[in-house]
Parts: sequence; structure tokens; C-alpha cells
Amino acid sequence: MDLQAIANDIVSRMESESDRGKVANYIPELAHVDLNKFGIAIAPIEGEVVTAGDADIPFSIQSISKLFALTLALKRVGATLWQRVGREPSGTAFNSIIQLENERGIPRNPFINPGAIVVSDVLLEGRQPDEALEDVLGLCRRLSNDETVYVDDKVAASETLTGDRNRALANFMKAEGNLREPVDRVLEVYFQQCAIAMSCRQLATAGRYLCAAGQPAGGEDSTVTPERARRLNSLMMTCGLYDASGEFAFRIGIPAKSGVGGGVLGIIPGVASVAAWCPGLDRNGNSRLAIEAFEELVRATGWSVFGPLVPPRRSQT
Ligand SMILES: NC(=O)CC[C@H](N)C(=O)O
Repeated sequence: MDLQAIANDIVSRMESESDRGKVANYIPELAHVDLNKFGIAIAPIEGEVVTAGDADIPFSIQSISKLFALTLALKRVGATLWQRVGREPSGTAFNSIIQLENERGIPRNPFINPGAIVVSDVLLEGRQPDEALEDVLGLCRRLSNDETVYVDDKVAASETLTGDRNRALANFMKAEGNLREPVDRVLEVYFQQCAIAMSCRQLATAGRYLCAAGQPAGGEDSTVTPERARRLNSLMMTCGLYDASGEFAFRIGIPAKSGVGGGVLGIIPGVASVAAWCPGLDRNGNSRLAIEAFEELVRATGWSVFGPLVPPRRSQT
């Protein structure tokens, strides 16, 4: 299979797309990013990473960081985490408040904002915010094999200024007894981890730990056991794209995690890790063109955990 030709083809199709969605502007610093950017990187479990388009430009990974933070929190406290965070799709927006009150401060899953804020609390317990952040940043650097991965301070400052909704979620959980550390310190960790910047190449390389766990190519990496990788993948499948997770599973059929910076990381277990990026979002806060790119990719490669996608017959189009 010529992955380079497939990636090039996806980039040229995306270049001609006129409906590119809208950049996230509730975090003002993200509103400056150029809508015309598009990149894709495919990291097979063995061999060279294939890239096309703007695959080496770092972007704000935002909620994709929730995956790395969750990986570390599970290492820290194991399955006890599930007493404080659920494992069900939320069916609501990632920053919804209403469900949290109905469910007494226990977030539905670790990939919506309140769930990730609990995860930040777990990472912070017993240490300083910069130590907890170093843990997440260090994991991103180690997995991507690139020490240049950094926190974009402007994005972190921008979200700290405008993050009142997240403050509301965190204060409510504190009132319900589901946060142990002070709200400001928990959010300091959360806002900064969301502001980690990575390129598609770095992100796809990092995602290999989830597609290679238990495979010979997984080698000695002890980031996750094969069992935990399977569970993280299943959470990505059911909750990784918020309220659009069902639609993504229906159309594309691989575990994935999105962020409002416009990135999507997708895992094809045992095969490859893929990152796509275009900053324009759809109404659910997922990148419009990154999702299209994944659809093109699984159609061209047959990669889907539910079996190959067959190109539609002419009569059906
Ligand atoms: N969906 C996202 O990427 C949301 C992350 C963003 N930092 C927020 O808290 O709103």
C-alpha cells in the first residue's frame, strides 16, 4: 500500500475544500490560526512516519492532551480513578454543566472537560502544579521521541483569562467533594496541558504506544499494558469526539481523540497511529477537515476496527 500517495491525495483534496469550518474563538489565542493549514502524518507500528501538507507545524493539542493525562493518572491510581469519573459517552458538549449537576459532580468520562479536570486533580495530588505538568509534557516528549515539544504559554494565558466555564465546572466538583486540591491549582495544570503544542508528525509518533501495545514492535515501552491500551482505545471510540463520537464510529470506525486546536489523533490497533490537523471546527468542536481526512484514509486503506470500508457503488452515490 502506497501510504505516501494516499496522504498526498488527501492533502490535495483538502486544499480545494471551501467549507473549512470555524476556528475556536472562545480561547482568543486560537482564533489567530490560519484556516488554510492542513497536515496529516501516518505512523505505522514499524517503519518511517509518512507525512503530507503542514505536518511539521506545531498546533495546540488541547483535548488530545486528555489522553496522555489519563494514561498517567491510571498509572498513578489505577482503577480507583473510576470511582471519580465514569466511562460512558456524555451525549452533551465537552463543557456542558447541566449533566454534572444531575450526576452529583461525577463526570461521565475522562475526555469531557470535567472528567479531565478530575484527572488533573489526580496528577496534582501531593505535588506542585509544575511537577504535574512536567509529567504530561515529559510523556508527550518521550512518546514522540522529540524534546522540542513545548507548552505554548500564550495559549495557556489566553485560556486562563477566559476559562470561567471550566472554573464553574471545577468549583461545582469541589463542592461535591470530587476535587481534592485547590481549584486554581488544578486548573493551572489543566490549562497548561491543553496548551501543549505538537505537530502531526509528533502526535502520530506519540500515538504508537496505543497501537503497538502487546505487539512485537511495541518493544520495551511500559507506558501502558496491552490491556490498558485496549481500554484507552475503547474510551476513545465511545467518548473521544464528545457528542459526535457515535457519528465518527459510524462513518470511520477507529478510536480517536480530538481537540479544539483542530487536531485529531486516530489509532488503528496493531497497524498505525495517525494524526490530522486543520484548525476549522464543526459545531461539535471537532476539526471538519481532519474528520474528512480520516474518512478518506479508511476508505483508501480499509483501516477500521469494524472491517474494511467498501467504496460506494456508482448507483448508490
Ligand atoms: N475540546 C477541547 O479541546 C476543549 C479544551 C479546552 N482547553 C477547554 O477546556 O475548553
